[in-house]
Amino acid sequence: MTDPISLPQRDPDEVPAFDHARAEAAVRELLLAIGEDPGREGLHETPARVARAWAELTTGLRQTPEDVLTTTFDLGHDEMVLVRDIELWSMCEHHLVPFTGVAHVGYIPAASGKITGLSKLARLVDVYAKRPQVQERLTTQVADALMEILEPRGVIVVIEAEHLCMTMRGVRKAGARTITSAMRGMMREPATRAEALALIHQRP
Ligand SMILES: Nc1nc2c(ncn2[C@@H]2O[C@H](COP(=O)(O)OP(=O)(O)OP(=O)(O)O)[C@@H](O)[C@H]2O)c(=O)[nH]1
Ligand SMILES: [Zn+2]
Repeated sequence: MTDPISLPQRDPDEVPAFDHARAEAAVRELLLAIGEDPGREGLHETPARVARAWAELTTGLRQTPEDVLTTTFDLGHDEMVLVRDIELWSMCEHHLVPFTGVAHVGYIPAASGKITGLSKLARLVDVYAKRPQVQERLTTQVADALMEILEPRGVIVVIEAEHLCMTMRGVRKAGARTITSAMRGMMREPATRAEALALIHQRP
């Protein structure tokens, strides 16, 4: 069985276009399954609305990291760059309900100083968040994409999130936060890792 964490990224060219008609039919079926009447006022437009919402929530399936890490500059800055508290909304692939929190993404540019726009780090998080996910894979994929495309000397990705499948159902433990991290290259060295973690946890 393929390890679900290191699932290879699906080539977006092989992901079929979002099928609105199919999604609408599925939502209609779900409404019937729960004993609702999809024809009643109030639910009449719901299958179409839900299909549109799912199209938006899964845009990442049809994107590659290269689509967003387009802008790179050579600023000659070769020290740590870290964007913390990037808002995150993803969807747990086990229950198809959201998990939400923040991502902290940092890297140490290559000696050449190849860096990317700050917003691109947040866009990269969304490429992997806007699809059915598990938090561990999301964390790993963001780190590996940065390493591959920017070829930096190190990368750190820390994600802190609350899973609604643990809050609104099941074990019902509101407030429990899951923290995952991925360090690559120089970020695995104790001093560099400690500096990055201090920056992530530093609060005014
Ligand atoms: N490791 C990991 N587990 C997750 C993530 N999102 C949800 N899960 C877990 O996936 C597991 C699925 O367990 P199952 O026993 O198959 O499903 P379930 O009966 O609905 O489990 P409960 O949530 O415990 O009621 C649960 O323990 C979830 O908490 C994630 O991002 N990472
Ligand atoms: Zn879940």
